[in-house]
Amino acid sequence: MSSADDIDHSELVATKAWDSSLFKRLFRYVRPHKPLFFASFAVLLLLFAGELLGTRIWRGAIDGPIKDAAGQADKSPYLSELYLWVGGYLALIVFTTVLRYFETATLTKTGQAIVHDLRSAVFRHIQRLDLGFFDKRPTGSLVTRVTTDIENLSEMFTSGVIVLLFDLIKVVVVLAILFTINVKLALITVATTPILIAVSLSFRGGARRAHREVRARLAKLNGYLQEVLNGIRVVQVFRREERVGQRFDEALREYFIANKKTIFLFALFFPAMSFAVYIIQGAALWAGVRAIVDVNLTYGEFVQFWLLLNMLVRPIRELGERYNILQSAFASAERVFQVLDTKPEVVSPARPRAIAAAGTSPHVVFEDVHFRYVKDTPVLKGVSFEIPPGKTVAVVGATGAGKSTLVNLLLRYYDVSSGRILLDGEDVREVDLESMRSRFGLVLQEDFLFAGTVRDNLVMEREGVTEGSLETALEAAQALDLVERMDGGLDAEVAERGSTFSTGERQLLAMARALAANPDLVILDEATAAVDSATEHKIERATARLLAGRSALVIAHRLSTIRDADEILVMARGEIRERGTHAELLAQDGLYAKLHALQFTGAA
Ligand SMILES: Nc1ncnc2c1ncn2[C@@H]1O[C@H](COP(=O)(O)OP(=O)(O)OP(=O)(O)O)[C@@H](O)[C@H]1O
Repeated sequence: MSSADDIDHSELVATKAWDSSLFKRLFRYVRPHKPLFFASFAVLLLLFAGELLGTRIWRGAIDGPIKDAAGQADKSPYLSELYLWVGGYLALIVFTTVLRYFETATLTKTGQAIVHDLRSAVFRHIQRLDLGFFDKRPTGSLVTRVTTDIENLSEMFTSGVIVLLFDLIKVVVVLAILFTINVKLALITVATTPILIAVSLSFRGGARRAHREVRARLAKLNGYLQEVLNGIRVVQVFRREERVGQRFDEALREYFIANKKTIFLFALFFPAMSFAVYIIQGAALWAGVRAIVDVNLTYGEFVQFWLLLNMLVRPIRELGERYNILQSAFASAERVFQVLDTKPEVVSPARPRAIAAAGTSPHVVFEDVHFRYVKDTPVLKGVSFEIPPGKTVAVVGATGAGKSTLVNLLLRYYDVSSGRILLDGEDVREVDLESMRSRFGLVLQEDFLFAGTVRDNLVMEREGVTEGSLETALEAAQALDLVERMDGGLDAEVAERGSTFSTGERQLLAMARALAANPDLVILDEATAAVDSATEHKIERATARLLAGRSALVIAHRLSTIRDADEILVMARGEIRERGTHAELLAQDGLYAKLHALQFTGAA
């Protein structure tokens, strides 16, 4: 987020006015809620019928009594007729008021039910996408897709499609009735409505552009906010608050300016709209009064005409707005489907090859592995090594050498660009992803703890993790006293991202989490953070228990782990430069000896 104009242009998807393939696809989400969808339609239909009936009652209530009273000395017959009309009108009002409740309730419910399904589908899909996808997408933009974009779609179903369709029906029916009342009056009215249609539709284009810009600026604002909140420690320690605040203000200002454009448009639009409506009403008044004087129209007919006219004007007035809702919903639908259409590249094969059942330490082989995250930037350049069953291979090397990448590939977060990784002789791309990963125990430097209880974080809903295995794991990971010290023990609440634990504690808990499922292969990225010597000893003992008898790939930073490893790989710039045991490598007096001297002589 640096320059003022670096908005994500994938946010600015332009769409057609009406995209039937998109609509068909959206309609698939309506299908399970069809009864609700049609109920909304039925309610709207009833309301419309009620409104029409209302105008007819007004006409009858005026013309009937006037006719009855004409030339009569006794006024009582016209009075009783008036009571009848007004009574009927009151009943109608009660009926439509109740319907109005159902109108909002069913329409909103329909929209929300559809949105619920769609949101759940999108979230499930995003979770299954591979890391390559997330590398390319800012989290903020994904959050916007799951929240705002899908909310827009809900509006499409509630105030968009159903209402628009209904408005069309309304216009046709009302126009037809207007012609039955008085053709001349109806013709004059119809002649003046194009002004209103023109104003309504001209607003459409400007509003759409302004609206799209508001959304893009909002996505940028969200992205920046998310980034800052995630990196709040860095912000604070580097005293970046002022600068970050300024950048946020900049993004906020852009958002404000974009919003101002829409405000300006609306400010202009509404008076223009009223002007067009007054013209129509004025024309109707002029022609109507003349028709009454010419005895071509009764007072009651004129009032009914007037009421119907307002019923006609409303949908036309809202035409532009409805059109915009549809447009913005289509744009949102496109963005949402973009995500849904992204297929995960790292998937299980259709016919996975069988691997040994859980309970045996696997044999891992990296065979001339090449890898790049982005085109033309090789990160691994022909890496070959093996982890025999039950053995520990430690990887050391300068930062950026490609150590974590080895882990990413073994876990199949990404697939190799060329070469192979074999698990018990089978290419990892040929075996079932889930059953393979379920045999792995992973401990990361800054392992992720979710909000919830300590127990939830350790069990992670894995089958086979029992109270008993949890206790053993905690003990082996030297984390038992840590948990016992906590208020509530295993049921203590973990703050979001486990931010209340120290790095050492988090690593011990992560080890317990890995141990609890008794993994066959351990992948350990040792924490580099300096810890006090008591914790250091705990971590050493926990590491020893974690690795004992298991195949293991360790990105090693601790001398104890490195010394005990069966083989050490020294990596530099994506290649293995040296390999051997601790003693062998020291004797070589090469890169490892230098690294060792630099890192450990003081500590050893
Ligand atoms: N998701 C990614 N997209 C693009 N490049 C990446 C990605 N992850 C890592 N890299 C690049 O790949 C190279 C190797 O990174 P890797 O994380 O494997 O190094 P490392 O040896 O584990 O370093 P460290 O000890 O600092 O963790 C680095 O140059 C890094 O910039």
